[in-house]
Amino acid sequence: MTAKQDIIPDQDALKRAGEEVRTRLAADPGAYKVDTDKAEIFAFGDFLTSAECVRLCMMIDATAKPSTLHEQDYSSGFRTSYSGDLDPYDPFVMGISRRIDDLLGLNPEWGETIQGQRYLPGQQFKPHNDWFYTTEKYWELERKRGGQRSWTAMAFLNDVEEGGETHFTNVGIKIQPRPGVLMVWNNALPDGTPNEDTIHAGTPVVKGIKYVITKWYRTRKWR
Ligand SMILES: O=C(O)CCC(=O)C(=O)O
Ligand SMILES: [Fe+2]
Repeated sequence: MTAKQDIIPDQDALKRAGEEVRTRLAADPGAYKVDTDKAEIFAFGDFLTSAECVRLCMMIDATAKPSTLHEQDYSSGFRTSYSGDLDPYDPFVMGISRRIDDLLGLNPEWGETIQGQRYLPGQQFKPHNDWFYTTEKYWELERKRGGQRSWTAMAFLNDVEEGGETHFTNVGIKIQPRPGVLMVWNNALPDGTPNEDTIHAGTPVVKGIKYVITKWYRTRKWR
């Protein structure tokens, strides 16, 4: 061996999760694949009914607090939305969560608690990757509670009058919020290394309010 091989934490598990979901979605006629070679991004129309969307928005209103991040706090302006975990023992939330597990075919134990998020005009989530930087201090904790993130599932719950798109800045696509649409993407490349091109933002809401739910999957049992 000429060069020292870097160890990529959870690489094998990321590779396997990529393969499993890729195969499953290829056989799903409801999966629309975004046309790019840079990342595996899929959309599903009408994943949630309008009644489910309304109910989830109400739950978010009841639980949302200023969002936190590992690296920056709310006051830094990086993630200015309000967010909060939905009650994982609520039967309605459990049903939605299980549907996302089934759609992807991932082990339910790897899924984090669904998080709800609300953006008012001017609020945003600046460009970021959902996968963890394993050289950062927070990795010590994340490594022990499930490891690296594999897939992200995010559903839009309402129409936004202006702004609030999900912008994959390297891929060069902006997805406009539409109620009930579920977006799904692989945070890793097929070889199991984190994909830099999954960098994305929630662009500032200009007019209206934006509500989303997000579920992130780890490579091992979460918590
Ligand atoms: O709100 C969005 O469009 C993006 C949200 C997001 O990136 C996240 O929750 O990780
Ligand atoms: Fe994200």
